[in-house]
Amino acid sequence: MSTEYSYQDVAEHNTKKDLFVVIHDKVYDCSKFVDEHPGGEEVMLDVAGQDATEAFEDVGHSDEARESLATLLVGDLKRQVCAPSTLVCDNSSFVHN
Ligand code: HEM
Repeated sequence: MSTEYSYQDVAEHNTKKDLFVVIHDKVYDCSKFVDEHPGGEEVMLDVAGQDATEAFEDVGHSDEARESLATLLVGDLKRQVCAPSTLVCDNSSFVHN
């Protein structure tokens, strides 16, 4: 079974040396990749510890980029189901009933 991370777990890895991102509900450890990123480290630091799906897809990354992404996979995002009435609900982990 693969490791599951909550969005809060991922959020703790938000520095250059310890950098996790979420892309399409998968968790990636990009700590070692930041320096190699052809798009620069700045954009990676912007999404450190966050959901980077939109940023990643907006750029239109190549298949090669998706392959390097696959090598950085560390686990799945554990989605939290919130009741519709729940006010304290992180958008990124909201699941519609
Ligand atoms: C997290 C995993 C990521 C991986 C594995 C990755 C990988 C790559 C690779 C291999 C390239 C070279 C071009 C290509 O093959 O498409 C690239 C370019 C680029 N990436 Fe990423 N990327 C990641 C995240 C991001 C994020 C979150 C952004 C945010 C905007 C971003 C922005 C860019 C930009 C702007 C370029 C173009 C650089 C240029 O051609 O001057 N990347 N990336």
